[in-house]
Amino acid sequence: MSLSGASATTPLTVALAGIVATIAISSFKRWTRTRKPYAFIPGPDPDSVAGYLLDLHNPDGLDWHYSMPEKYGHIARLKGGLFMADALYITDPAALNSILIKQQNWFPESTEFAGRVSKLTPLFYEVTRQLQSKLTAAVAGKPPGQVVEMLDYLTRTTLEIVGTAGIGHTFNSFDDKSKTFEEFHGAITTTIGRQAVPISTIPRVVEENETPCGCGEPLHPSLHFSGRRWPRAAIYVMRPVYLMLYKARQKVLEEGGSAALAETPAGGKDLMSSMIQANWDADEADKMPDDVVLANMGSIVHGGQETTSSSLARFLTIVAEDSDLQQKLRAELQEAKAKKAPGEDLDYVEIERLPLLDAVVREMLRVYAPVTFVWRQTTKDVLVPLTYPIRSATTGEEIKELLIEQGTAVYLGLGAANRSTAIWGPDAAEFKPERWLNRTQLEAKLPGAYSGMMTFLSGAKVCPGRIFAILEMKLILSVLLLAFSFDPISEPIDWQMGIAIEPRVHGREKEGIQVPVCVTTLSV
Ligand code: HEM
Repeated sequence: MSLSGASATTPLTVALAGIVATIAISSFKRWTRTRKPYAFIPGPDPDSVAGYLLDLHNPDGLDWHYSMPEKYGHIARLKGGLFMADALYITDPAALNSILIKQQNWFPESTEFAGRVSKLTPLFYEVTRQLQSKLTAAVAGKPPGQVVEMLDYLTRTTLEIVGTAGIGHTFNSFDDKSKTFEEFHGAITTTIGRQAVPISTIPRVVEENETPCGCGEPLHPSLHFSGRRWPRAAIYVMRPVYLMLYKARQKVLEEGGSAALAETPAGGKDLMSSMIQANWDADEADKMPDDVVLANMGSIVHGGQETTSSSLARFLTIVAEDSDLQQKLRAELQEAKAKKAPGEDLDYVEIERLPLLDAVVREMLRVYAPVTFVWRQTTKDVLVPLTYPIRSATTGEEIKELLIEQGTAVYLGLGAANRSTAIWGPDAAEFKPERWLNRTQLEAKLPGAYSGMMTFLSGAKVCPGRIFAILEMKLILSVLLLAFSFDPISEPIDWQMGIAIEPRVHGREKEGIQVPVCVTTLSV
């Protein structure tokens, strides 16, 4: 029955199937056209059907990022795979300027704080002296060139600095048994370590979820962000600390007014106390809501810790490899110190004005930007101009303006833009501090807030901690270079992409992130 029925309806079935197929093909074509609006833009073929995401976040993918402008131009199409829309990878100066500055309202993100960085110099020194004595003790009585895992020391230093000078809180980071350091650092790294989440989204997640500290509703049982489950420990550990600090500052202000902040840890000079004080003094209409202040605390700690320790570790490997550069930097510092009274530290302006140290830090931040890329999503169709026109892969036409459609994910390649040969010249990927010593030759093409590089971004979302970070790094490096000399270990260090780029010893990757360096104390 079914066989004869089937055979009787065959022509009809075939006709119907033909109609359905035609409709399906034409809808599929329309769907692909609308879903793939950037098909004319050259870009890499993804390694998997999942599309570009695995390549974009691949820890071993630094070269994938850095080679993007050279291989595909300054706007590249990122193919979305089976179920995902295409995205764009952008390193074009005019497009970056448009996205980050001119039309930033349509590429949202935000939270901000203002710093009074020069006043923080004594706090930076206080913490850095602790680092110096710990390191001195670690190599004391041992032969010169003692191998020391420096990343751990630098991590402790940067967390302690961002704690004291950023939010007025000590993690007792130099105490090897400090539970608060272990817990908090663990929480930071589990939150951002491998999860490739934009830095500034974390505090919002922290903020949106209460903790069982007696100050709000219990933590949401299934905390998700971007399809990932957030480690609950991170939220449990961080949130109570921020809330406790905030409430303590408010209590001080309520009981003793602004002047009483001087009695709080860090003498009330930390960025957060300044912000809470400014908020306290502001007219009611201008006050920041509590949750914004709290979110800013999270941003400061997250934004300021791994980025800075990763950069400092990079610096040490550079000077360890290049003894000539190391000696020149030391000589510059010794000359500046010789002008000071014995035991007196270089101040903010003096540290800022050391030309070679400045050039090395700038070049390091350009070539080895700790944040490889940031992510944005358009909230409406936006037309962006291009410095380097795209040659359409389909028509060969030259495209000088690109329509980025609403909802498109755009990835701004900070590290790649910093190494584009079109922008920086044929030696763009080389570490050459001298390019900053003769600054008149450098014409800023990128809209980056710091020396025309994208390392700290620009526009409303520029890193508010950049001056803090640069002073912090220069100060730590100046103290270290005057007290110790550094030599490389025999194995090379490999760098992989995390939220900040992460070092591992070649062949010893299983030991985890580390930067062992041979350290010798210098006789003063
Ligand atoms: C070498 C060191 C640093 C680098 C390369 C760096 C880079 C960046 C970048 C690229 C962003 C933008 C992220 C995005 O929009 O998704 C950012 C945001 C931020 N950074 Fe930094 N940063 C550094 C150090 C610091 C320090 C020391 C602090 C604090 C004292 C800090 C505080 C922040 C904050 C609060 C944000 C979030 C701003 C917002 O959400 O609007 N950063 N940083």
